[in-house]
Amino acid sequence: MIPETGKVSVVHSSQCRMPTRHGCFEMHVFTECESGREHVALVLGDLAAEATPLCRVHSECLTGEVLGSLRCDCGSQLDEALSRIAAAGAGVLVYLRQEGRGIGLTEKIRAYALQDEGLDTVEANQKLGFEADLRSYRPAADILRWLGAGPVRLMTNNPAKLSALKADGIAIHRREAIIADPNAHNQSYLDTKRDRMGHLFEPSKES
Ligand SMILES: Nc1nc2c(ncn2[C@@H]2O[C@H](COP(=O)(O)OP(=O)(O)OP(=O)(O)O)[C@@H](O)[C@H]2O)c(=O)[nH]1
Ligand SMILES: [Zn+2]
Repeated sequence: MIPETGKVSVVHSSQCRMPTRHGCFEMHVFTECESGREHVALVLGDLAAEATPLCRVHSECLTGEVLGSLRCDCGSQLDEALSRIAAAGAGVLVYLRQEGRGIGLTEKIRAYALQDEGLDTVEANQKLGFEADLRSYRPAADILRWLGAGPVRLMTNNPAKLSALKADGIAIHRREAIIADPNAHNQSYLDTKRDRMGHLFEPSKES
Protein backbone atom coordinates (compact mmCIF):
# COMPACT_ATOMS: atom_id res chain seq x y z
CA MET A 1 0.00 0.00 0.00
CA ILE A 2 1.35 3.44 -0.93
CA PRO A 3 1.26 5.86 2.05
CA GLU A 4 -0.69 9.08 1.65
CA THR A 5 2.40 11.25 1.91
CA GLY A 6 2.66 12.64 -1.57
CA LYS A 7 4.57 11.63 -4.65
CA VAL A 8 6.92 8.75 -5.23
CA SER A 9 10.34 9.85 -3.94
CA VAL A 10 12.56 8.17 -6.57
CA VAL A 11 12.67 7.58 -10.30
CA HIS A 12 14.22 4.53 -11.92
CA SER A 13 17.28 5.73 -13.86
CA SER A 14 19.13 2.72 -15.25
CA GLN A 15 19.82 -0.98 -14.87
CA CYS A 16 22.28 -3.67 -15.94
CA ARG A 17 23.44 -7.20 -15.17
CA MET A 18 25.95 -7.11 -12.32
CA PRO A 19 28.12 -10.19 -11.75
CA THR A 20 29.62 -10.15 -8.24
CA ARG A 21 31.56 -12.61 -6.13
CA HIS A 22 28.21 -13.44 -4.52
CA GLY A 23 26.47 -14.20 -7.81
CA CYS A 24 24.95 -12.41 -10.77
CA PHE A 25 22.51 -9.68 -9.71
CA GLU A 26 20.42 -7.18 -11.66
CA MET A 27 21.55 -3.70 -10.61
CA HIS A 28 19.06 -0.83 -10.66
CA VAL A 29 19.84 2.83 -10.04
CA PHE A 30 17.12 5.11 -8.67
CA THR A 31 17.49 8.89 -8.41
CA GLU A 32 15.90 10.57 -5.42
CA CYS A 33 13.74 13.41 -6.73
CA GLU A 34 14.42 15.87 -3.93
CA SER A 35 18.15 15.42 -3.35
CA GLY A 36 19.42 13.88 -6.60
CA ARG A 37 21.04 11.10 -4.54
CA GLU A 38 21.52 7.91 -6.55
CA HIS A 39 20.36 4.84 -4.63
CA VAL A 40 20.91 1.25 -5.73
CA ALA A 41 18.98 -2.00 -5.69
CA LEU A 42 20.73 -5.32 -6.32
CA VAL A 43 18.16 -7.96 -7.19
CA LEU A 44 18.74 -11.69 -7.38
CA GLY A 45 16.12 -13.92 -9.00
CA ASP A 46 12.49 -13.08 -9.69
CA LEU A 47 11.27 -11.02 -6.74
CA ALA A 48 7.65 -11.07 -7.82
CA ALA A 49 7.74 -14.88 -7.77
CA GLU A 50 9.03 -14.98 -4.17
CA ALA A 51 6.32 -15.05 -1.48
CA THR A 52 8.59 -13.49 1.17
CA PRO A 53 11.89 -12.40 -0.41
CA LEU A 54 14.97 -11.81 1.71
CA CYS A 55 15.69 -8.09 1.88
CA ARG A 56 18.44 -5.85 3.24
CA VAL A 57 18.07 -2.07 3.36
CA HIS A 58 21.65 -0.89 3.85
CA SER A 59 22.99 2.62 4.47
CA GLU A 60 26.18 3.80 2.78
CA CYS A 61 29.37 3.67 4.85
CA LEU A 62 32.42 4.49 2.75
CA THR A 63 34.84 3.87 5.59
CA GLY A 64 33.47 0.47 6.56
CA GLU A 65 32.63 -0.86 3.10
CA VAL A 66 35.38 0.53 0.86
CA LEU A 67 38.26 1.22 3.21
CA GLY A 68 37.81 -1.76 5.53
CA SER A 69 37.41 0.39 8.65
CA LEU A 70 36.98 -1.63 11.83
CA ARG A 71 35.16 1.20 13.64
CA CYS A 72 31.77 -0.19 12.61
CA ASP A 73 30.09 -3.36 11.33
CA CYS A 74 28.83 -2.05 7.95
CA GLY A 75 31.32 -3.86 5.69
CA SER A 76 30.69 -7.26 7.21
CA GLN A 77 26.91 -6.71 7.32
CA LEU A 78 26.91 -5.84 3.61
CA ASP A 79 28.89 -8.95 2.80
CA GLU A 80 26.71 -11.12 5.02
CA ALA A 81 23.49 -9.75 3.48
CA LEU A 82 24.64 -10.46 -0.09
CA SER A 83 25.86 -13.89 0.85
CA ARG A 84 22.54 -14.75 2.54
CA ILE A 85 20.58 -13.53 -0.52
CA ALA A 86 22.86 -15.64 -2.73
CA ALA A 87 22.33 -18.70 -0.53
CA ALA A 88 18.56 -18.17 -0.69
CA GLY A 89 18.77 -17.94 -4.49
CA ALA A 90 16.68 -14.74 -4.54
CA GLY A 91 16.29 -11.45 -2.74
CA VAL A 92 17.09 -7.77 -2.83
CA LEU A 93 19.62 -5.40 -1.33
CA VAL A 94 18.63 -1.73 -1.33
CA TYR A 95 21.71 0.45 -0.87
CA LEU A 96 20.82 3.94 0.32
CA ARG A 97 23.29 6.78 -0.17
CA GLN A 98 22.79 8.24 3.27
CA GLU A 99 26.35 8.21 4.58
CA GLY A 100 26.82 8.70 8.31
CA ARG A 101 23.17 8.02 9.17
CA GLY A 102 22.31 10.96 6.92
CA ILE A 103 24.88 13.57 8.07
CA GLY A 104 27.34 12.94 5.22
CA LEU A 105 30.99 11.92 5.16
CA THR A 106 32.54 15.19 6.38
CA GLU A 107 30.34 15.31 9.47
CA LYS A 108 30.72 11.58 10.14
CA ILE A 109 34.49 11.97 10.20
CA ARG A 110 34.07 14.95 12.55
CA ALA A 111 31.91 12.69 14.72
CA TYR A 112 34.65 10.03 14.68
CA ALA A 113 37.17 12.64 15.84
CA LEU A 114 34.87 13.51 18.74
CA GLN A 115 34.51 9.80 19.53
CA ASP A 116 38.30 9.63 19.74
CA GLU A 117 37.99 12.22 22.52
CA GLY A 118 35.57 9.96 24.44
CA LEU A 119 32.07 10.77 23.16
CA ASP A 120 29.81 7.94 21.98
CA THR A 121 28.19 7.95 18.52
CA VAL A 122 24.98 9.58 19.74
CA GLU A 123 26.76 12.27 21.81
CA ALA A 124 29.11 13.06 18.91
CA ASN A 125 26.17 13.63 16.54
CA GLN A 126 24.47 15.84 19.11
CA LYS A 127 27.62 17.89 19.73
CA LEU A 128 27.71 18.59 15.98
CA GLY A 129 24.10 19.79 16.13
CA PHE A 130 22.41 16.73 14.63
CA GLU A 131 19.85 14.24 15.84
CA ALA A 132 21.26 10.76 16.48
CA ASP A 133 19.83 9.49 13.17
CA LEU A 134 18.66 11.64 10.22
CA ARG A 135 17.79 8.84 7.82
CA SER A 136 14.58 8.45 5.85
CA TYR A 137 13.58 5.05 4.51
CA ARG A 138 10.96 6.42 2.14
CA PRO A 139 13.25 5.96 -0.91
CA ALA A 140 13.80 2.32 0.08
CA ALA A 141 10.05 1.79 0.41
CA ASP A 142 9.42 3.33 -3.02
CA ILE A 143 12.21 1.21 -4.54
CA LEU A 144 10.78 -2.00 -3.04
CA ARG A 145 7.34 -1.07 -4.38
CA TRP A 146 8.80 -0.35 -7.85
CA LEU A 147 10.45 -3.79 -7.80
CA GLY A 148 7.17 -5.46 -6.81
CA ALA A 149 8.67 -7.08 -3.71
CA GLY A 150 6.01 -8.80 -1.59
CA PRO A 151 6.12 -9.02 2.22
CA VAL A 152 9.84 -9.12 2.91
CA ARG A 153 12.07 -10.90 5.37
CA LEU A 154 14.07 -7.88 6.50
CA MET A 155 17.65 -8.36 7.68
CA THR A 156 18.24 -5.73 10.36
CA ASN A 157 18.86 -5.24 14.07
CA ASN A 158 17.43 -1.71 14.00
CA PRO A 159 13.82 -1.42 15.26
CA ALA A 160 13.56 2.17 13.95
CA LYS A 161 14.30 0.95 10.42
CA LEU A 162 11.65 -1.75 10.79
CA SER A 163 8.96 0.65 11.94
CA ALA A 164 9.88 3.36 9.41
CA LEU A 165 9.55 0.90 6.51
CA LYS A 166 6.24 -0.33 7.89
CA ALA A 167 5.01 3.26 8.20
CA ASP A 168 6.05 3.80 4.58
CA GLY A 169 3.79 0.94 3.54
CA ILE A 170 6.20 -2.01 3.30
CA ALA A 171 4.86 -5.31 4.61
CA ILE A 172 7.45 -7.08 6.76
CA HIS A 173 6.94 -10.83 6.96
CA ARG A 174 9.58 -11.05 9.69
CA ARG A 175 12.82 -9.52 10.90
CA GLU A 176 16.04 -11.49 10.68
CA ALA A 177 19.04 -10.40 12.75
CA ILE A 178 22.30 -9.61 10.95
CA ILE A 179 25.12 -9.83 13.44
CA ALA A 180 28.73 -9.02 12.67
CA ASP A 181 31.66 -10.12 14.79
CA PRO A 182 32.72 -7.49 17.32
CA ASN A 183 36.35 -6.35 17.42
CA ALA A 184 38.45 -4.14 19.69
CA HIS A 185 37.57 -1.05 17.61
CA ASN A 186 33.81 -1.44 17.19
CA GLN A 187 32.74 -2.88 20.55
CA SER A 188 31.73 0.48 22.05
CA TYR A 189 29.95 1.46 18.80
CA LEU A 190 27.96 -1.78 18.98
CA ASP A 191 27.29 -1.23 22.71
CA THR A 192 25.92 2.26 21.96
CA LYS A 193 23.66 0.89 19.23
CA ARG A 194 22.26 -1.64 21.70
CA ASP A 195 22.05 0.60 24.78
CA ARG A 196 21.12 4.01 23.30
CA MET A 197 19.51 3.20 19.93
CA GLY A 198 17.63 0.04 20.90
CA HIS A 199 19.29 -2.26 18.34
CA LEU A 200 18.45 -5.93 18.81
CA PHE A 201 21.52 -8.13 18.78
CA GLU A 202 20.04 -11.47 19.77
CA PRO A 203 20.12 -13.93 16.87
CA SER A 204 16.45 -14.93 17.24
CA LYS A 205 13.90 -14.23 14.51
CA GLU A 206 10.67 -12.38 15.14
CA SER A 207 7.77 -10.71 13.35
N1 LIG B 1 26.81 9.76 12.34
C1 LIG B 1 27.43 8.59 12.43
N2 LIG B 1 27.15 7.65 11.51
C2 LIG B 1 27.76 6.46 11.62
C3 LIG B 1 28.69 6.19 12.63
N3 LIG B 1 29.14 4.93 12.46
C4 LIG B 1 28.49 4.44 11.37
N4 LIG B 1 27.67 5.37 10.86
C5 LIG B 1 26.74 5.26 9.73
O1 LIG B 1 25.69 4.45 10.15
C6 LIG B 1 25.05 3.89 9.03
C7 LIG B 1 24.78 2.42 9.34
O2 LIG B 1 23.86 2.41 10.37
P1 LIG B 1 23.95 1.51 11.64
O3 LIG B 1 23.37 2.29 12.77
O4 LIG B 1 25.35 0.95 11.80
O5 LIG B 1 23.06 0.28 11.32
P2 LIG B 1 21.58 0.27 10.77
O6 LIG B 1 21.64 0.22 9.28
O7 LIG B 1 20.79 1.38 11.37
O8 LIG B 1 21.02 -1.06 11.39
P3 LIG B 1 21.17 -2.53 10.85
O9 LIG B 1 20.11 -2.72 9.83
O10 LIG B 1 20.94 -3.40 12.03
O11 LIG B 1 22.56 -2.66 10.28
C8 LIG B 1 25.97 4.13 7.85
O12 LIG B 1 25.41 5.20 7.07
C9 LIG B 1 27.26 4.58 8.50
O13 LIG B 1 28.00 5.48 7.70
C10 LIG B 1 28.97 7.20 13.59
O14 LIG B 1 29.74 7.02 14.51
N5 LIG B 1 28.32 8.38 13.44
ZN1 LIG C 1 30.02 1.80 8.98
